[in-house]
Amino acid sequence: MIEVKEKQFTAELEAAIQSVHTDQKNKLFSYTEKINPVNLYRFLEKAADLKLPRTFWSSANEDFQMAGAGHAFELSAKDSPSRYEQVEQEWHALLSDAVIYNPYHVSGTGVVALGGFSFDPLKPQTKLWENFPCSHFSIPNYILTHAEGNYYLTLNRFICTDETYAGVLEQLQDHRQTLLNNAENKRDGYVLHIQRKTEIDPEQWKETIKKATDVMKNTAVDKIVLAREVRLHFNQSANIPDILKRLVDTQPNTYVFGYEMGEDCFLGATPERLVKVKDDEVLSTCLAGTAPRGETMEEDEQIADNLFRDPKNREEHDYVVQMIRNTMEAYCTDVNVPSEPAVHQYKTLQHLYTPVRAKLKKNHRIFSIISGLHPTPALGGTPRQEALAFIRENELLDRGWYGAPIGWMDSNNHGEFAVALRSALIQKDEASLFAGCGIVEDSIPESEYEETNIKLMPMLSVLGVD
Ligand SMILES: C=C(O[C@@H]1C=C(C(=O)O)C=C[C@H]1O)C(=O)O
Ligand SMILES: [Mg+2]
Repeated sequence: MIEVKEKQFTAELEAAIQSVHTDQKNKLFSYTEKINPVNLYRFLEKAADLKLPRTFWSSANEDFQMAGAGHAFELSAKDSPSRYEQVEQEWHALLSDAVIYNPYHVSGTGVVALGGFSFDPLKPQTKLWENFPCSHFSIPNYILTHAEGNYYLTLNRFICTDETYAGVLEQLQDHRQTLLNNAENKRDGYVLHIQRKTEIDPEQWKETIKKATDVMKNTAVDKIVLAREVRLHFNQSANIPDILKRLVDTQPNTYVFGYEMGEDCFLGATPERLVKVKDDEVLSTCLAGTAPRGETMEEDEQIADNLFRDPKNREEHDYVVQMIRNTMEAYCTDVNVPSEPAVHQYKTLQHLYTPVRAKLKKNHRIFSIISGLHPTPALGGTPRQEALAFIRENELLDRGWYGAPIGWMDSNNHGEFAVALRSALIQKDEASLFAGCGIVEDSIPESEYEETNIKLMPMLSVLGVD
């Protein structure tokens, strides 16, 4: 830190400590500075050296990334029916006492909470997801934000009444120096490859699809999303920053996320935005309906055209559009939804895509919209309760955080959440991958199985399969 900045920092910290002592109340201290460029993945490597849990977010279509280290404060609702409200209340309580120095007005700097939810808190949790509660948010101790070509470092420290200025300062300065060091960590001979790949009961999964289509033929249920799991064993422990970097480098137009809890890390590259809020502007996305990419440009266009016209895929998509439109109308005005989807292309597949724009009504925030939207028929089904009941009873899987909202929000009420798809739960030298499909009455089990294979490809390719 150059000297003027250093003085500013120590003065702000001293004032914060003073305020904690005077009020006899623990408070969050947050300090943001602009810094020279730092490699985000090296920052994450250094965080591991310091034994700080890591968080990561990279936006699909903006020059915006955040890497987090440590949990300065954790928001975690225990009680599932009111988990959104609980997290939001804890968040506002934390902010109301926080001592914040941030002259930049850049989204994703300052007090930022990154985190997510489980897909279905009513489904019993298995050992697989034991480190991930039904909701968890972290205000990282250190956030490296890369926004529009600039780099910022935010230090967040929850200061307790018994702490001294000298003690806090020393720790912050030590960590800062290590995290920003920017030298490459030596990883001699690190080449990850998959030694064993186990698909969890694909035949049974196809049976479940058959059962779902039978239910749809005989009841008012129109769509049920069913997912399956693939378990991998590697030759060695997977390196998290390396996987995140490969996802960012190879999966354009996706949100790349990483969230570490204990020894586990849930990460992925998802094409699906759930909701973005910036001031009163709200964006959501309807994404459902899938086809592979073509080998040539002509073939690619032909496949896109067929996807656009295919009644089965259009049906899958339309349930999502109807539901998102209705939900947005409850929380927003000026809801704008194009009358037809577009086809969006990704590395290994194409999706039907309908963007939704709206204006947020007063007194609503991002969490109210999330609670209304999740799960959309892109991950649950239609009608929601019947589809969820079917999934709960028949799916051979604890989805954990797969298929659920994951994202961030800051103290200016800006934030963005994606749906955690195309993801993996990495557990040292093992991983579970997840992929699902929207099942409608006309679904053919074998074709849906093929569809999950193309959804699994991006993650498999960065984990060591060509
Ligand atoms: C369930 C997943 O994706 C969802 C299902 C889709 C489909 O069936 O066409 C497409 C996008 C998502 O709505 C997944 O990727 O695991
Ligand atoms: Mg589909």
